[in-house]
This record gives sequence, structure tokens and C-alpha cells, in this order.
Amino acid sequence: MVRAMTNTPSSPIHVVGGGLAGSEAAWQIAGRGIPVVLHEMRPVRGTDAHKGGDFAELVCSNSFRSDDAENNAVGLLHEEMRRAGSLIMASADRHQVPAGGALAVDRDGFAAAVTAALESHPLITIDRGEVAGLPPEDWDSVILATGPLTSPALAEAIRGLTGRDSLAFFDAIAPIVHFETIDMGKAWFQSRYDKTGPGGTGADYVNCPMNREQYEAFVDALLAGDKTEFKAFEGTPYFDGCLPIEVMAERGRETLRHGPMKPVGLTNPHDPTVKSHAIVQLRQDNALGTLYNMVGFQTKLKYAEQVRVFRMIPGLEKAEFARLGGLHRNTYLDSPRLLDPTLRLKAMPRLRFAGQVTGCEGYVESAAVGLLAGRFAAAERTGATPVPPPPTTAFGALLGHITGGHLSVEGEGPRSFQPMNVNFGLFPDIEPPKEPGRKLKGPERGAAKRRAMSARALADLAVWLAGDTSAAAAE
Ligand SMILES: Cc1cc2nc3c(=O)[nH]c(=O)nc-3n(C[C@H](O)[C@H](O)[C@H](O)COP(=O)(O)OP(=O)(O)OC[C@H]3O[C@@H](n4cnc5c(N)ncnc54)[C@H](O)[C@@H]3O)c2cc1C
Repeated sequence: MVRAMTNTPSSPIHVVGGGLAGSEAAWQIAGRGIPVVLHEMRPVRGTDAHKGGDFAELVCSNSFRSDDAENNAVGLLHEEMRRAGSLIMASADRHQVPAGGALAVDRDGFAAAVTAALESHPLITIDRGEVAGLPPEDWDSVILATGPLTSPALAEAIRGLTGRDSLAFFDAIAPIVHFETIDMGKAWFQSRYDKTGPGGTGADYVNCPMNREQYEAFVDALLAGDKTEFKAFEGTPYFDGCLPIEVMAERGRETLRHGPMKPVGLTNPHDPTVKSHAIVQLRQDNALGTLYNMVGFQTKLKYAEQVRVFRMIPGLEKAEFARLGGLHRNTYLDSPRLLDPTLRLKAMPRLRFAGQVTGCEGYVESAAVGLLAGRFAAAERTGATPVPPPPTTAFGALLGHITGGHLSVEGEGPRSFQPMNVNFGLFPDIEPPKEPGRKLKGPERGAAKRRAMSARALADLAVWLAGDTSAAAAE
């Protein structure tokens, strides 16, 4: 039998997992004229967090976080992705809902748009089914983008191959409230500092105020509340910036007032002369404006306790919850040791990894790593040598964290390498431009530095994108 020649532009690249990363990877590959088979196990087989069968389903918050490309690293990553022709960003921009300075989306409209784009692309074949072990040997180029909830059979196969344990641990998700059950006689609409941001109005969040007594009673209730215990996983780390609210409360009685319940930049119109001691914010979760999620209120309180404790919040006394908070598993590789600079598994280079399973964190970061993996695989397929983005770009900074930037602690295995959001700490340092007659200090210098890093990133990105010869067939 004559076998089809592999490694030609006409043989498909296989992408496993149609989440944020896999959807973006498939789009980038197909945009370069190369056929893709996208394997997604939903809805045939579900996960602990996904609800439907659409691609790029957002499993928790509907926020892509800050859209400020000048001063914020994730805002910069948004912009880099837009310039690189990202399907995820184009769909998010089309389905955004008001959220102050953040880019938040109508989750159903967003996922439906990604699904429609992928299903209608002539070079993308959709295969609905689980890849329940190592991909067959005749798949010569594979991107594994199966996310933090990678199916156990595939996770087991990867473990066997890498010889190192992928780390599984639990993370907590935030509750969603029906808007009509919020008492707007106590709560009010306002964005912190009245920030309008892209698509916002300056009044995009629902705010629930607390005085000192209410706050103290709430902290007591959180601390005493009945929690779901996962003894086997005690002591395991949570994602940075996604700590359960009761874990924050355990760290100190004031921690919440300086975190998700901080009262700054907001004035209660029902009582404008009195400063709130703490404020709970809820952000619009769907385009209709019927659902609001409790910002930063990830929790492992038991369901009945959540209802009891969260109804102590002024304005939420009669709240009905569309979804309560919960716990989930996270699986990711010890990537700095296992992956090469273009995300290939050193032990089996036909396999590339993308998305959260590589140890980036967040929707946007996962999609960005999918974008890079797709471009690398496409370049390789055309016989070109994939060139990683410069470390001065948000793409490069994130990739650097995954494939080399992290300093591993010997003997600690994957635990030493932690999932990370993109942040300016991952970028090479820069001197902010001098201002004649003035020496910038403190926060002013920090802000000037961030702006300089962002400008450098976009300039260097343009050079990198211009050199991507595999892009010829794109769009
Ligand atoms: C419960 C939960 C809440 C989170 N909350 C947030 C949040 O609020 N904000 C945020 O920015 N990030 C959040 N994250 C982290 C992360 O950003 C998301 O998980 C994101 O979806 C990761 O993108 P991904 O493409 O890597 O994985 P996913 O989007 O999970 O996509 C992986 C896909 O692979 C499929 N799959 C898995 N195994 C197989 C297999 N063997 N064969 C075929 N298909 C398979 C899955 O069905 C899924 O569709 C959360 C993660 C979890 C688990």
C-alpha cells in the first residue's frame, strides 16, 4: 500500500481540544492554507465545567480582563492578538458587553461565533470525539490543547510519555446572580472611578455596600461556613488572583477589603456622605443583562452555605443564583523542562502543546499560546523554521515563561512551575524616556515604564509579523 506522504502542506495538522487555545490554533493553521482536523470530545463526552458543545466555551467569568493596551499586559496581549488575526479576539470584540475598562463578552454569542467560523472554514474538519490515548503515529503534527480538564485517559497517556506527573489541583469559581433579584434600592450601578473603557458607560458594575458591622459579620460567616473539603489536595496551590474568598478571609480580616471588596473609587448614591467600609461588585455576565457574576467571589463553600452567607450582602438578601461557586481540577505540564522553544514535546516532537495545559493561565493567555502553536505548526508544515516572537512582546514574554523563563526548583517537579497570567514582570526591563527637567519617580515612573514596554512590544511585533512567511496564504 502506498501511504500518503506526510509533511506536505496538504496533509492535515491535528488539533486536539476545541477550547480557547485549540480553536485559535486551528484558525491560524487553516488561515495559512493548511488543512486541519479539530478533535473535540464535547458534547459526546463532557468535562466537570463545560456545559455545551460549542467551541471556546468560557467556563467561569465572562471577562477577558483589561483592554488597555498601553498600561496593562493583558490589554497589550489583546492588541497583539488582534494584529495577528486572532479569531478569539475578533469574536470577543463582536460580542462584548459593557464592563468598564475590561473586555467582557456575551458568552453564548461569543462561543457561537467561534463555532460558526470554524465549522464553515473549508480547510477545517471537525471530529467530535475523545482522543483517549496518545495520538496515532501517522498523525505527524499534533497540537494538544486539551486544557486544565484534559480527559483522564489522555492525561494518563501524556504522563506515561513524559515520565513526569502533570499536576492536578483544585481551583474555585464564582457564583452568578439573577439581576432581577438584586435590591437596587440598596445597590447601585457604577464602574470604579467611573471608568468607561471600551464599550462601557462608566456605570457597568452593580455595587453592594457594607458598613463595618456588616463586613465583620460577613467575614465571621465566611470563616465559620461549611466548606467542601478535599483532604487529598490540601496544601495544593490555587491560581494566583483566583483564590477562594474564604481562603482570602483566612489570611486576615482586612484582606477582602483590600481585594475583591475594596471600597475605593465608588460613591453610594443612596447615602453619598457615608463612606462604605467594603463593597461587593457584580459584573454583567450576558448580553441581555439578566445575569451578573460576583467579581472575585470564587468559593469552596458548600452550596447551601453560599446562599446563606451571600444573602448577608446588602442588596443580595433575596438573591437567586443562576450558578453557585465550585471547585475544579487543573492539569498542566512542567513545561520549562518538557517543551522546546516552539512548544514541542522534547521527547516526541510531533506533539506540540497549547493553552492552559502548558502552564499559562487565563482565557486570553490560553488563546494566545494556541495562536503561537498554530503558527509554529503551520510554519513547520511548509518547511520553514518556526521563529518564536521576540521576548519584548507579550507573546514572547508569555512563551518565555512557559518554555524557559521560569527558574525551576530542583526536586520540586511541576509544583515549582506555577500557572501565570501575562504581566509586565515577564518582560525585559526598559528605561522610560526622559522628560526634560524632571526625574520620574514611584508610580509615575512605573506607568512610564509600562507605556514604553507596550510601545516597544508593538514595534517588535510588527517586525515579527512581517517576517512570518507562512502568513502568505492567511486571511
Ligand atoms: C472551572 C474553571 C474556571 C476557570 N475560570 C477562569 C476565569 O474565570 N477566567 C479565566 O481567564 N480563566 C479561567 N480558567 C482557566 C482557563 O483560562 C480556562 O480553563 C481556559 O478555558 C483554558 O483554555 P484551553 O483552551 O487551554 O482549555 P479549554 O478551554 O478547557 O479547552 C480544552 C478543550 O479540550 C477538550 N478535551 C479535553 N480532553 C480531550 C480529549 N482527550 N479529546 C478531545 N477533546 C478533549 C475539552 O472538552 C475542551 O473543550 C478556568 C478554568 C476552569 C477549569
